[in-house]
Amino acid sequence: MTQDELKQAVARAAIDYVVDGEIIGVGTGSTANFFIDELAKIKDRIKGTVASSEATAARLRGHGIPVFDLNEVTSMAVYIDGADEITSTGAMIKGGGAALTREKIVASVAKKFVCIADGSKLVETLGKFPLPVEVIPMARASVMRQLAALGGEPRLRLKAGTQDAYITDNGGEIIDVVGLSITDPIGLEEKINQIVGVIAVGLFAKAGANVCLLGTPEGVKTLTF
Ligand SMILES: O=C(CO)[C@H](O)[C@H](O)COP(=O)(O)O
Repeated sequence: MTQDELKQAVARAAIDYVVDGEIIGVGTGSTANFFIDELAKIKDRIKGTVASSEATAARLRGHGIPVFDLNEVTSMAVYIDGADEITSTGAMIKGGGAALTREKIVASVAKKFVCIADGSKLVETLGKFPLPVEVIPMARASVMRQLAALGGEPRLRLKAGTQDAYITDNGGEIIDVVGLSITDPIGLEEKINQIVGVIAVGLFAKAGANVCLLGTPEGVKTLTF
């Protein structure tokens, strides 16, 4: 099976976690896109969605699925999203698609986080995938120095094919920290959150996934945390 077929399989399996008549939080990325396409088939069963990025909102609207502003929503049954890495305890690195801040915000409102990922994303220790940190642009250099002091090699994410900084939906910039071996994900998440100028870190450890649907050649495995 290809990686895309594994992503498609978990996206399909995630439909079982959609709660009828409720608002569903929707993540960002290629796996989330497969989920959106599946959600479109049952869109009449849900009240609507909250999107974790402008790209996701556009895809949802393209399918005729209602998208609510998070400020209009008081309860969300579930948040469904991919991950760049996930451990056997449900801690994740997210933000490869630069949507980490809104993903964290939307996930924080949902009752349950369902992670959908192909099997390559399951790791013993987080950190092989560069850890994304969203920052206020004027704090970039100062935050980079403090991230370097934590042991990684911070690199400013650039807009593809340019020397310009990548700018997020929030007007922030992304620093990718390479070369970390994250043995204490909750501790590192807390430390990075305390750096002035950081908007959010793509470590989802203190509040990780509740369920992971993992795509493997033997079928979709369900991990619960
Ligand atoms: O965190 C994310 C976007 O900010 C994505 O969930 C993560 O990058 C995984 O992406 P994909 O499903 O394309 O492998």
